[in-house]
Amino acid sequence: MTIVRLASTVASSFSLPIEQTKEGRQKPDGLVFDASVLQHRPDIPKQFIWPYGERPSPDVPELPVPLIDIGGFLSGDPLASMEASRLIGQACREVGFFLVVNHGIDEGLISDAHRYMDSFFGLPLVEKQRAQRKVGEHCGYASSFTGRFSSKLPWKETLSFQYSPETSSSSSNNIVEDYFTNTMGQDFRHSGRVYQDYCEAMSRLSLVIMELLGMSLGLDRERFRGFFEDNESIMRLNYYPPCQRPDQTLGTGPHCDPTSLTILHQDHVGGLQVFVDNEWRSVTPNFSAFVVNIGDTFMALSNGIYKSCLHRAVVNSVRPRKSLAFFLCPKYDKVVSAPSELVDVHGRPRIYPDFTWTTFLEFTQKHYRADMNTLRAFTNWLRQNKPSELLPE
Ligand SMILES: C=C1C[C@]23C[C@H]1CC[C@H]2[C@]1(C)CCC[C@@](C)(C(=O)O)[C@H]1[C@@H]3C(=O)O
Ligand SMILES: O=C(O)CCC(=O)C(=O)O
Ligand SMILES: [Fe+2]
Repeated sequence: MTIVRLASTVASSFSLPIEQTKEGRQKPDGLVFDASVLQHRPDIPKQFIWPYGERPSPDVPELPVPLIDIGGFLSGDPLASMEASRLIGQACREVGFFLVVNHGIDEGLISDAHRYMDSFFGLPLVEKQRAQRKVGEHCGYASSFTGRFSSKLPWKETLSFQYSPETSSSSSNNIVEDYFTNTMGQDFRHSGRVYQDYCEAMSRLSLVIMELLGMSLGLDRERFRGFFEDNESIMRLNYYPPCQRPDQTLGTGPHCDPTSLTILHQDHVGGLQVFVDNEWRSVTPNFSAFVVNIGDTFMALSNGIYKSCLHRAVVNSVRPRKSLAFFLCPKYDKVVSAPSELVDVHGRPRIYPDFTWTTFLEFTQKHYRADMNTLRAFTNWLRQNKPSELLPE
């Protein structure tokens, strides 16, 4: 990615101190990185170089991620359902990550979703910028997050958009298809349809997983499913261009997802790493499996019984890598509060204050770069900035 100044940015912008917002975040200065050009340079811009202690190690051992076959549960087999619920509970207590197979999602749809990523991210930068993410918003196209952070920039481009299931049986919504045609034009109607179908499949799968998670915590299978039935989720396409210094940068920095549940599909290239037992472990690609992990919001919903898990993505110098991440999120104004059955059992008090996803998402987009402490930082921020939202502890 070379540094291409937009016409509106004066040449001196580099020499000026990067203006910071009161939260210490870089104000957008019009800098844009273009992946299609930088790869011909021998080095990478300093903003992408991560501190020595945070750089990827050359070869990390593979993580034997628990593999959950949900075929029996989907066909209503009671014994298979109990086994799937037990295995998911064990995985969430031990790692916070698991693989789901026999999920029933058409492999052709998954392949189309990958293929249309190649089409979109292969466009000239100026075309992709028609979907440019606006400051403070989480949807749109972002190239290396230059407008958000001033250092430790992730080596990736992303396209993120909203998804919510149709509101009633009479009306089917085309929220994703409309996003693509409104943002990129009629030529993108078919790819918008593919991502609309993909998000609908992801939403259905996430509700199935929510049933299993509820059962694994001794709750009725409808408890969490009902909470997320009218989800307002985020679909994110991650595109990691090849990097000539893959040892100096990261595709996505270490973090726990602030969302509730992530259903990720990575391509054949590999690069997802999970921090388990104090070391980074790689998650080997498996095209017929989805990688599922608990996020911070579900950690709060489970009253900390299940933990959101630290993970990151590394890049390579040979080929691009792609991943599709569906982030399940509750309807914005719903209050996230652990069910009473999970409070004060085994001496476990209510750990987190009640909050809404609207407020937590705003925190990650405007005030804090999500990392491994996002939920704790958010709780502190709530106390200082939104005391009225805090119910008495
Ligand atoms: C709510 C979200 C914020 C991020 C996208 C979703 C869930 C994961 C978050 C993120 C990927 C965690 C690492 C840092 C981040 C800035 C990124 O690298 O993209 C995060 C996303 C974001 O804030 O855009
Ligand atoms: O690309 C990957 O494998 C991980 C991406 C990720 O963790 C995220 O987008 O939250
Ligand atoms: Fe993540």
